[in-house]
Amino acid sequence: MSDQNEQDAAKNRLSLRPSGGRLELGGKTVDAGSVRQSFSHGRSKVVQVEVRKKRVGAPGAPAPAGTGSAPSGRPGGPPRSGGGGGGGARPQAGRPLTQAELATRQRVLEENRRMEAQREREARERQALMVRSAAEEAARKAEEERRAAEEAALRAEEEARLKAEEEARKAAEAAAAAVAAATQPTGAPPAARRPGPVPVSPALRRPGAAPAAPGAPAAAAPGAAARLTLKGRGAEEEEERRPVVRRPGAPVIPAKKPVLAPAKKGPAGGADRRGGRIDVQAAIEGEDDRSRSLASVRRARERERRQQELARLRSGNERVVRDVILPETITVQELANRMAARAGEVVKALFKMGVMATITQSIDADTAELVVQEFGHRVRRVTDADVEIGLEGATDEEDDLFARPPVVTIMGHVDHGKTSLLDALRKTDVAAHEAGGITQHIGAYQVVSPSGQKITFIDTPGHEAFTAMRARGASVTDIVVLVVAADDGVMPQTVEAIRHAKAANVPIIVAVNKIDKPGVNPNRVRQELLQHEIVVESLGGETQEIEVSALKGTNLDKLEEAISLQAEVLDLRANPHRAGEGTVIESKLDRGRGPVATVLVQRGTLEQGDIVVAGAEWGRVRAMLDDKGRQLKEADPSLPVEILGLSGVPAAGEPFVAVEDETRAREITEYRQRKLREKAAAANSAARGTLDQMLARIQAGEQKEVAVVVKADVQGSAEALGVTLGKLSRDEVRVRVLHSAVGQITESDIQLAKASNAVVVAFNVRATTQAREMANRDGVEIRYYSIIYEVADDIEKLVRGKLAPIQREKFLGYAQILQVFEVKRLGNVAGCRVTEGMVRRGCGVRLLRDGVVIHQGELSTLRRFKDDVKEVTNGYECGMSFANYNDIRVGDQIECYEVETVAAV
Ligand SMILES: Nc1nc2c(ncn2[C@@H]2O[C@H](COP(=O)(O)OP(=O)(O)OP(=O)(O)O)[C@@H](O)[C@H]2O)c(=O)[nH]1
Repeated sequence: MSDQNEQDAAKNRLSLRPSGGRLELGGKTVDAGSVRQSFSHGRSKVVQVEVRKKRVGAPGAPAPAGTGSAPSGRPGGPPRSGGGGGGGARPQAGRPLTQAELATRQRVLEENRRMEAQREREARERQALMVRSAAEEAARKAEEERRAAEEAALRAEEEARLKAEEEARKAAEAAAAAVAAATQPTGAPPAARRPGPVPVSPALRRPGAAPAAPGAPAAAAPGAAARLTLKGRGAEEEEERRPVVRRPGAPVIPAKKPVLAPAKKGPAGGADRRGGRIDVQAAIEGEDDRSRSLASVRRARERERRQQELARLRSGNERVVRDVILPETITVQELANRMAARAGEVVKALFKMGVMATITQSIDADTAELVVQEFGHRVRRVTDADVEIGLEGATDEEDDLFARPPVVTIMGHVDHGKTSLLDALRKTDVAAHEAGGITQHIGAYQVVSPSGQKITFIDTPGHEAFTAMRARGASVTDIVVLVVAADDGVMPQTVEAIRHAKAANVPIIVAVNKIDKPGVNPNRVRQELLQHEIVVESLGGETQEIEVSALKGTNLDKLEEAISLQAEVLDLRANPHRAGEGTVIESKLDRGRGPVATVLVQRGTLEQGDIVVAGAEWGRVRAMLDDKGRQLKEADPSLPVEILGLSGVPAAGEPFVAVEDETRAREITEYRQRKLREKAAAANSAARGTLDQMLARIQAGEQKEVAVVVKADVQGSAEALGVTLGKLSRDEVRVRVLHSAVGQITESDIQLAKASNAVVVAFNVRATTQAREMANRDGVEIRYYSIIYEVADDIEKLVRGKLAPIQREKFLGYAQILQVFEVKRLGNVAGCRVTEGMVRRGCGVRLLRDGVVIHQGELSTLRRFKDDVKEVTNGYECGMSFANYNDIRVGDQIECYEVETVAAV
């Protein structure tokens, strides 16, 4: 538009100048400028002001806008274009405007009017916008203030509620009492009238809480109270009202005669509100307030909770550093639990470390440790073995120790009279019932000597197969009675017994037995013992020796005296006032009674009902029996007892201990069983090696084995069989006991034997019907025994039968190389003469040069006159070539031999 004006002005100027040459504005105007006008409704405009010398514009005129004769537009019109540059040309006075000029002028004026109108409209809109935004800003501020107030109030309320909960409960009780008293016509309860903030009783806040008496304003109509907002109340008052509001469902009790009066500000306001003083307007407004505050309260609560959570998480000080116990393996879920973290976070952490693991997957302790450190916790590594920590109990104080009977083990060579001696000592006869006439398992008994001295005897069998058990017997015993038959003297097992006793640092008492036999010489025994560093008292040594006769019962009292004396010297003491513990002497699976273990209490007192852990088994002691079959309620130190109630058959020699509860017992036995399984698996895999290795060994005939599954009546026998069979192993053939256990032969035993091509050794046990049928079907051999050396003999035969045959070399003859021919197809061929014996095709050959073997191999061809022959005898000539060997020379000698296999003896 301004361009248009300028153009018009320029046109005028150009049109005027040629006509008159008079510059009207340029000549008359002495001053010019612009003035901004402001109007009351916010509109403003800028006008051009021209001051002329000769004509003075009417005072107050908006602006001189031209001459009276010339239509210069309405006052206050837009400045002319180019006015700042010395004014524009005006049409000459007196000359009527042309039609074109008029039209232009009209158009310009129209334009100006339109623009003016638009500017005015814009200004109005701007003004309105400003007004509106100011209002909005004010509203927003108000809202923020309100929210801040609400939050502050909420916080205050929460704190107050937590702190005053106890107090409030008491106050509620008091209020209830007061309300009960205030149900008179006057009605207003003291609690409602009491000035100052009254803690809101939880009973009143809690939905469904028992309402106070009708008319009690404190409890009066929470719903109604919610709707009746006191006008002009502050944030605090509103807060007090809010808890009531947000607990819908509380019993609504209409207030009696609510007083419609404006509420007072101040602390009493809350009390007044509860008192039921409300006004109608507030009640009406309260509708909106209630619904709004419900939502806002919730929002505020949520916001606050989030902020607190964020603050807790962000602040390093409040971070909880935990001690995370890490076992050898742990599942991801369990690890997360121990760190109180989300399992997903743990999975994520593992993922970052390059470990893909699901929640249920187990990770090793090293990986888990990295995760724990990542989460900023402390690691405490534990091993499975830690479950046994503290099992052994505290060391006894000197004052707690009391004298205990000695535990004696009778040792000696086979048939020197151990059992007979024990029998004589305890006036019983076990030997008669023993299969094969030897003791098959350890028994333990306690006898009371004529002098009243208690002595516990452990009967260790004499056969060498029981060496292992004897060694164990020595470790639990205090004194060893070494039985040496006067007629037989010191025998190998006597020497072995001495070694075991010495190794266990247990004193020996020598019982020279069978002195009743005619012509025996006990002194010979004494002399023989000297060779084994046993110097008896009669020869000036320290070892007591008693000449006894188990058969006749001679000097048994002296033997007991000697034992008592030795016990005194040893000063044997134990603390009976603690949980019982000791060692399993023997165990078996009894058909009627289940697992039965003979245990020797070594410390403390074992009581019936105790929960015991024995080796890898545990159980509650259901019953306790002594060696005479009598039921006992408790067993003191050094007393051997049979215990019933174990979950399984513990291994002989395992320690047992009474523990505090089942959980502990389970924990320990689970760990021990796991260890046993691992050990067995390791032993198996070690024995097997890799499949390739095993195959290679078998193919090379390096190793063969006799696999055996042992089932025995008692643990001791099973163990003894293991030892016996182990000794039968030879370099080339090994005896491998795949499984050794107590009890009947079951199908699983047969399966095991079948899988390993093993033989089942049944010692005093029988197979179940199913197992027997299965064995017949699958061709598994079950061998039944009741005497241990029969087992040994049989297995030894089996071992011999499987021994690799011996390769024996048989000399055939010698041949002398007379000539060497080079044959294309065969390589070098030796023309020889047989000088000794014979040469046979396919036999083994050795090439001897100057009496030294330079090659050993096989003969590939044997010919006579181009014909292949089977053999060539002494004196004849023949052609011979070696397999894969060509370095033969004239003068070399060929030794021929054959390898024959003979059965091992
Ligand atoms: N004359 C005589 N014979 C005895 C005496 N003591 C044992 N015997 C006999 O010796 C044999 C072996 O006695 P056992 O008590 O079975 O010997 P053991 O040492 O227990 O034998 P194992 O259990 O096989 O180790 C039996 O025939 C007894 O009768 C004794 O004092 N005098």
